[in-house]
Amino acid sequence: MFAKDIGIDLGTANLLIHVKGKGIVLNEPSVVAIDKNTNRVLAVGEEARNMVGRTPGNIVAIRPLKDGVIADFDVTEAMLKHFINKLNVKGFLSKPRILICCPTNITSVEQKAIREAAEKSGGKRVFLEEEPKVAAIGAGMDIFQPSGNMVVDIGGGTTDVAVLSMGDIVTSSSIKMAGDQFDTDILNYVKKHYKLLIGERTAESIKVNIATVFPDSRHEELEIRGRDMVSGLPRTITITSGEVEGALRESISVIVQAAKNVLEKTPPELSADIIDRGVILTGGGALLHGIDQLLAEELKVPVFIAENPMDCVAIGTGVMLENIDKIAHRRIG
Ligand SMILES: Nc1ncnc2c1ncn2[C@@H]1O[C@H](COP(=O)(O)OP(=O)(O)OP(=O)(O)O)[C@@H](O)[C@H]1O
Repeated sequence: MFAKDIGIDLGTANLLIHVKGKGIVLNEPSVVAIDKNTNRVLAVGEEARNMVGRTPGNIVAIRPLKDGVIADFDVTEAMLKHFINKLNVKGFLSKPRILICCPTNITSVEQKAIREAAEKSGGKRVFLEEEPKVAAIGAGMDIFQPSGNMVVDIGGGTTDVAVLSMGDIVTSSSIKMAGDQFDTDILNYVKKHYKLLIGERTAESIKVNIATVFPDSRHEELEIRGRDMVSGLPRTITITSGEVEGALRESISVIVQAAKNVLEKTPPELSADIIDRGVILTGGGALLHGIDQLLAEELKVPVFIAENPMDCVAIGTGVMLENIDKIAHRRIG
């Protein structure tokens, strides 16, 4: 019986589901809204994200995977079940195999619990895989050849840097420095320089719309609203790309340094391959204006942004599921 295998990118910021033969069928923020009094889940995904920072006291909008680890396991489990149930896996002709890509640093207890949640939701067999590897595959790299491929995956909670060869990670580094921290940097900058309090979503929209990390490469401005820290009243200010570049500089240098450290640990033959093939950027952070230019200048190798960088992990799960027998021995748990 034909099984529709399922790939899941269980990301800090977004959860994507890929179904064999159909492509990406679900792409929603990893957010859950909960009534604190009753512990009842009120909304999941986009609907819950719209509540962030706008809920009354008894309702909290939680990002259960904040910081690249599972901060709240029960909520993560509820979210995973909600999305798998939405696919109506139990209505599939035969039980699917599910490949889940989760944060790199989760514990074996958490891995086991994630597998159980997927099994309870109708998965026949559940596989877990490492994020940078799947991202590289989803970006179109042929990591199974004996040659070096380097990927930098900048997500919401973590940045994963990895050099891969013959289907495995040779050298890598995972740091808790990614999109969420950039938002916090912008928020803190506005607070310090304008005495204005803004929300996470406003900070994110500044990042997406006018930020750059390569000096003097973008000259835009944006009007933003927030609460004046002195008067307590709403106020509007205008912020420029140059200011945001300064606000992000320190965090970005941590990512550049992590990439340098990985290159320094990479065997010379593989380094030579990376000079030829370049580094591929994946994850939402790859869309940060100027990040490719900055990394190319600092690492002295060509840098390319993957096509649809935010979809790479989900697409990669699809490719891996096609070759599931080869990876079956890697089953965790
Ligand atoms: N155009 C853009 N410019 C800059 N950042 C962006 C852009 N679009 C999305 N992002 C950021 O990308 C991040 C989300 O990326 P992604 O969906 O790859 O993360 P994730 O896979 O959920 O996280 P992780 O890999 O840490 O688990 C968010 O911080 C978001 O603000």
